Amino acid sequence: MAEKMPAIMKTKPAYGAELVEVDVPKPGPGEVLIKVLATSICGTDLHIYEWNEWAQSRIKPPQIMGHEVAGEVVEVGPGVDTLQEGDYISVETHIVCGKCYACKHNRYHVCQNTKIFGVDMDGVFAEYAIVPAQNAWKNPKDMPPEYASLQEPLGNAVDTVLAGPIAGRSTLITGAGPLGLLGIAVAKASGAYPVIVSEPSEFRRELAKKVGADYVINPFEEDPVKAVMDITDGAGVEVFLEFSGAPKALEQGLKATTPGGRVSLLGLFPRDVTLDFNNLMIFKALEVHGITGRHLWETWYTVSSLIQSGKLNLDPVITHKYKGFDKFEEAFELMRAGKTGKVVFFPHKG
Ligand SMILES: NC(=O)c1ccc[n+]([C@@H]2O[C@H](COP(=O)([O-])OP(=O)(O)OC[C@H]3O[C@@H](n4cnc5c(N)ncnc54)[C@H](O)[C@@H]3O)[C@@H](O)[C@H]2O)c1
Ligand SMILES: C[C@@H](O)[C@H](N)C(=O)O
Ligand SMILES: [Zn+2]
Ligand SMILES: [Zn+2]
Repeated sequence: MAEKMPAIMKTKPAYGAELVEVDVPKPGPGEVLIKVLATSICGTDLHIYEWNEWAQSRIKPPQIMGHEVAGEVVEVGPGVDTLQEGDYISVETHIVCGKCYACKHNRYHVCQNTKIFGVDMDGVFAEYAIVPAQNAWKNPKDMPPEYASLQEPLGNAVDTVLAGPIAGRSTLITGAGPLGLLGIAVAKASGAYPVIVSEPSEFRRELAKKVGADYVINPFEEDPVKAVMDITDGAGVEVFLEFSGAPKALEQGLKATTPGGRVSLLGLFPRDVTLDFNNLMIFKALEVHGITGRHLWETWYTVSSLIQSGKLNLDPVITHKYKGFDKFEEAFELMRAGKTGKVVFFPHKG
């Protein structure tokens, strides 16, 4: 194995990142070293790249970026008895304490002491990466690495879509960014009908159709509430899934939801949101879910099984594949411009 490797590193507290050569790390106690087979860009990586306010408060350069991954264990650190060389793994990014009130109630997804892999420590945009063994998820050998790498964000989408009944239910999805596109794939695989998607970007509306959306709406050109009412014979949708983080989309989605319907909110809003709670939620008796991270480890079982079922239409979601990291700046800029679905790197060029 090589002693040096390329890695995309946040080297400075400023916009961008650099492709640098660093030592291949050694796994410490409780850790394994993986050969990274595939790694995908998350919106969080983009925030770190852009160096937004959140990144400035959380990230401590220099640090290797990236957290969505599929890799092969090539070295096992002291004390690890759950993994061995040759295991094919992905990584749950939330490193939970196991000791707080939430963890003691098996609500690991809301652990109050969560550290995030690739955010609070070095990540996986490199040829090799250190992974805490307690956060490894073993993949079946025949799962393509680009699908295996998507399991972590797919977990967000699965928890959003499957927070309540979905089969045969009319569904509105607001936002067809990478997460919303994964949400469409999960909703269609789970039997939702019709799946109506509201998304201003024409490129992403086209992707939404390819993934399986039954109707797409441009909310900047037509009123999504009226469009939903027309499609549902005036009833409104049974299920509203918010994937955009746009306050307007939240309000429109709540208006378009049928009384007694279900709402799952994944998108993060840039500021406080003002809403007519009485008329949009309380008098409509909506069932509202906030969604964060993934349930450990139930969601991983669901995600893995959905992929293995062959029913998840993931190929149209993966719009860009790169061998090596040489063109990483192009990849980040395309994603910033909203001209991608998921972007996947295959670090080893051979
Ligand atoms: N809760 C969690 O654990 C969690 C985890 C991951 C991501 N997120 C959040 O989920 C959201 C989606 O992530 P992403 O990576 O796909 O983000 P993204 O920014 O790439 O996608 C958002 C999409 O919403 C669209 N949009 C903007 N205004 C809209 C409107 N008025 N109506 C409908 N669509 C609109 C945008 O064009 C874009 O395509 C983000 O807010 C992200 O922060 C939350
Ligand atoms: C780490 C973050 O980007 C991730 N998608 C989560 O589930 O929290
Ligand atoms: Zn992420
Ligand atoms: Zn905890």
